[in-house]
Amino acid sequence: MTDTIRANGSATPASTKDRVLIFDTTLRDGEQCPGATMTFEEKLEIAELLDTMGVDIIEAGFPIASEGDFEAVSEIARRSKRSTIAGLARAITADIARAGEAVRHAGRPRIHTFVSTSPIHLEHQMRKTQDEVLEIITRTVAQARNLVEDVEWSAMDATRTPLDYLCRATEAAIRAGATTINLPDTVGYATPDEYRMMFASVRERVPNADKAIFSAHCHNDLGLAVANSLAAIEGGARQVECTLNGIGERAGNAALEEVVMALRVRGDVLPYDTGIDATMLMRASKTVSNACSFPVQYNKAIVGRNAFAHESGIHQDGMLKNQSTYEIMTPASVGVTKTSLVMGKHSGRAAFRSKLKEMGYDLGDNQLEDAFTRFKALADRKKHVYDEDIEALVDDNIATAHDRVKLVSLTVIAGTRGPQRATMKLDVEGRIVTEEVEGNGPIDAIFNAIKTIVPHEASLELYDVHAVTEGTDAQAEVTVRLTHEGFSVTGRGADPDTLVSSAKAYLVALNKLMAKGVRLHAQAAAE
Ligand SMILES: CC(=O)SCCNC(=O)CCNC(=O)[C@H](O)C(C)(C)COP(=O)(O)OP(=O)(O)OC[C@H]1O[C@@H](n2cnc3c(N)ncnc32)[C@H](O)[C@@H]1OP(=O)(O)O
Ligand SMILES: CC(C)C(=O)C(=O)O
Ligand SMILES: [Mg+2]
Repeated sequence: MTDTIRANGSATPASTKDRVLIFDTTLRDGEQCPGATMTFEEKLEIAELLDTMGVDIIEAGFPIASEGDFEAVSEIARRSKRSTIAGLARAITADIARAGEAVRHAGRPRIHTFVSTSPIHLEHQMRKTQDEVLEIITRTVAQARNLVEDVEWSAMDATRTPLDYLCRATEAAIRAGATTINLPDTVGYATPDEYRMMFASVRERVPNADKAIFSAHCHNDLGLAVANSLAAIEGGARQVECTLNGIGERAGNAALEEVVMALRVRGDVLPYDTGIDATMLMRASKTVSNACSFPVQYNKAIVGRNAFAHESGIHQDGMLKNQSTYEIMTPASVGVTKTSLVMGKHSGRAAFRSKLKEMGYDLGDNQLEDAFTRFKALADRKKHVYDEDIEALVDDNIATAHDRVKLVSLTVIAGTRGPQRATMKLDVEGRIVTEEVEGNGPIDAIFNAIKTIVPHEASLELYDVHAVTEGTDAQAEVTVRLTHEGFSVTGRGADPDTLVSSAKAYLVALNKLMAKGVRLHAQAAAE
């Protein structure tokens, strides 16, 4: 692996892009966030995805933590194809031995051992002196290096550690055999400039710094995890530790998808490559979200459901003219099917017109203006305006107001002596057309008459009658649904005569189909 990677990139941008290794810790630090525990099978599924999408190092777990973690790390190690598999270990002999045992079946095994270096941690958690910790680093890194070639050492709470001591600890770890040095912002305290400077200074001051790859591991307590990771790269880090959806201890870790896409989209100022197949990001995000039952926030960068959705009219207008007006990457580049223009109170005419077209409506300017006014009034009252709302709004208020085919008169001969016969007179775009047609029952005769006058291939999907008032003179309401060319429309007609209601309902549906641009031609000659 290392022959294709420049282990120690310089802080100044190179002419060709340097490679930044992606170290995914979704299964370790990610799982540390409360409630995110994943099952053995879920971990295997996620690890396989990470391996396929080109993650360089998968931190599969903390083997000493539990039997389950040990089993998961071992199985992931056995199944790994391309990725290096790391197991975490404290600076404790038993932890390192257990991690070594878990990763040993991997094609590329790594032991990741860590110890605190900051005064706060040394005093209150480790209860050790700086010299004692230096001795621990030397001993435990050497132990790990005896088990595997690839050893990562982390200075826990590096960003609250005095630079002098951080340099001494780093030098000791490299001398003992560490091949990767991770300087984590364990508590999410650093600012980008500080973090960049810390890497640049340590790499400059530690005499054997060129023997290791430097790594960033950032937490999001101040919302700076991704910014800090990018700053670390500018300071010379060539490995970034991150998680899918940014899950992790407390406010989480740097989000893998954000780091990867920042490097890809802003390659002009951050000339670094990763080996990640970004088109798998959305799928990976969903898999992790499902596994740990953590919803992805709607406005999450890259993988949130609004990341490629536009609601405001000015943006939608720009997007319809050219996607680059309001999108800096294509949805396809991260595995999202398409941009969505969401119709709401902030939408304008351009998006409304485009939405109607997409729904199959072909309205004139006045009709469109009419519908747009009604749409705005609806959107003011309703949080979500669905396609069905727009359809109803257009169907009920526009299509029917501009009927191209109107009922003039209808006479039906029915009774026990068939066949039943309907004599229908229609106004077809100003021409009066009459036909007398038979049918298998009066309704069939009526619908056949309409089909004879206005030939079409729409099929009848639903015919439903119910009384809307009581008594023998009850108003009958008929519902007819027609489908044609993938469009489905519903027409309603009410009249004390059920047969007339049926004719009206059918004609309402037929007019709606025509308003959607379906071509229907009146055949018979005008009277
Ligand atoms: C910044 C990070 O993300 S670090 C990783 C954090 N992740 C986890 O802790 C998840 C898994 N952890 C666990 O399952 C458990 O904490 C275990 C199995 C590791 C340890 O369990 P226990 O033996 O019961 O110890 P407990 O968790 O109560 O305390 C941690 C001990 O480790 C010590 N410790 C913490 N970090 C280190 C380290 N890097 N090296 C050596 N010792 C350490 C603490 O000082 C404490 O020791 P003490 O009991 O002598 O005071
Ligand atoms: C174990 C280390 C790398 C860690 O997760 C941290 O410091 O945040
Ligand atoms: Mg961490």
